[in-house]
Amino acid sequence: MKNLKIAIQKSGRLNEKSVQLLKNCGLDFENYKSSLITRVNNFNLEILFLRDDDIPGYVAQGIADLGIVGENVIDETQVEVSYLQRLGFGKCTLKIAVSKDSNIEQLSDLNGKSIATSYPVILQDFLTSKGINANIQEISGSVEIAPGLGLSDAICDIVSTGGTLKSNGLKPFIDVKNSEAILIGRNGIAEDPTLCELLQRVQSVLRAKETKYVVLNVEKVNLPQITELLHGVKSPTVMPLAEDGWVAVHTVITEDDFWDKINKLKAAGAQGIVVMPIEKIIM
Ligand SMILES: Nc1ncnc2c1ncn2[C@@H]1O[C@H](COP(=O)(O)OP(=O)(O)OP(=O)(O)O)[C@@H](O)[C@H]1O
Ligand SMILES: O=P(O)(O)OC[C@H]1O[C@H](OP(=O)(O)OP(=O)(O)O)[C@H](O)[C@@H]1O
Ligand SMILES: [Mg+2]
Repeated sequence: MKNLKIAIQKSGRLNEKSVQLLKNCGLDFENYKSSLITRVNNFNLEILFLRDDDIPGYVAQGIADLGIVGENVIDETQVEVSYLQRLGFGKCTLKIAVSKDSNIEQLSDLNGKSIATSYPVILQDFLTSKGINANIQEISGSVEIAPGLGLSDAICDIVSTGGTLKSNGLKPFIDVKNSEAILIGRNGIAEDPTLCELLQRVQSVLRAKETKYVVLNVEKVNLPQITELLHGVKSPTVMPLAEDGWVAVHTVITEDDFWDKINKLKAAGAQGIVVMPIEKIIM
């Protein structure tokens, strides 16, 4: 069978998590050192290590079958690719930001102003949709420096913690687009059996990340309340403890209602609660 090719970022914000995701899927390969292409030893897959900006284009042209890249880069490149799976990492927001003492206070104040960005396509779409006529200054990086140097009145760049904005005397003004890493595929890849196998592995890893394995002890008399609280789960496993009248309950809960559930379980008499990470969940 022919190997599929997946393009991931060579180095940068998405590299480590992309590599980790593929490794968690049970794939055995060497991370990027100097060779820009590597074979996975135990799966029909080759990994290409690329600049992230080039990944959507490689996939759209079918040179790579798959890619892992930020949604912001996909939108900016404006090529046709299929979204196969949102990956939950590389989360950030493309924002317009202004100097902390700027008098730009509402969207219409951007009319006639200049905005520095590495995302001219996304920014122009946004401004057009809001009926704003601003002058876009395209620069390739260190965008946050522009207003301080007098190059622009505002910037549009990626924000995560907001630390870079703050240390450059800027404040967020408006959100343009949320983004996260996405597994993308070329046209016609969706039915490929190797992709289906890989996607199943990826989804089992993502599902497991969202959930915790919980074991707790409870007196048998309190068991109905505990199982009621765990109603989202198909059927918790209940096992007798050596001590008479006590049982251990094993179950899986999502990260989202983790703390909420834990406190209610404690209030219902649960003791010795142990919470463990899960590696994979196969449905
Ligand atoms: N501060 C951040 N927090 C979270 N995700 C981010 C952050 N900055 C960028 N990202 C996401 O990670 C992607 C890669 O960011 P990075 O800064 O490594 O890009 P780059 O410098 O263009 O890399 P390359 O050398 O591959 O072109 C971005 O396109 C975005 O989706
Ligand atoms: O809100 P924060 O958490 O401070 O993150 C935002 C910064 O992160 C990204 O740059 P990065 O550090 O990846 O460097 P780069 O400009 O070389 O891509 C982005 O371009 C911002 O500058
Ligand atoms: Mg890049």
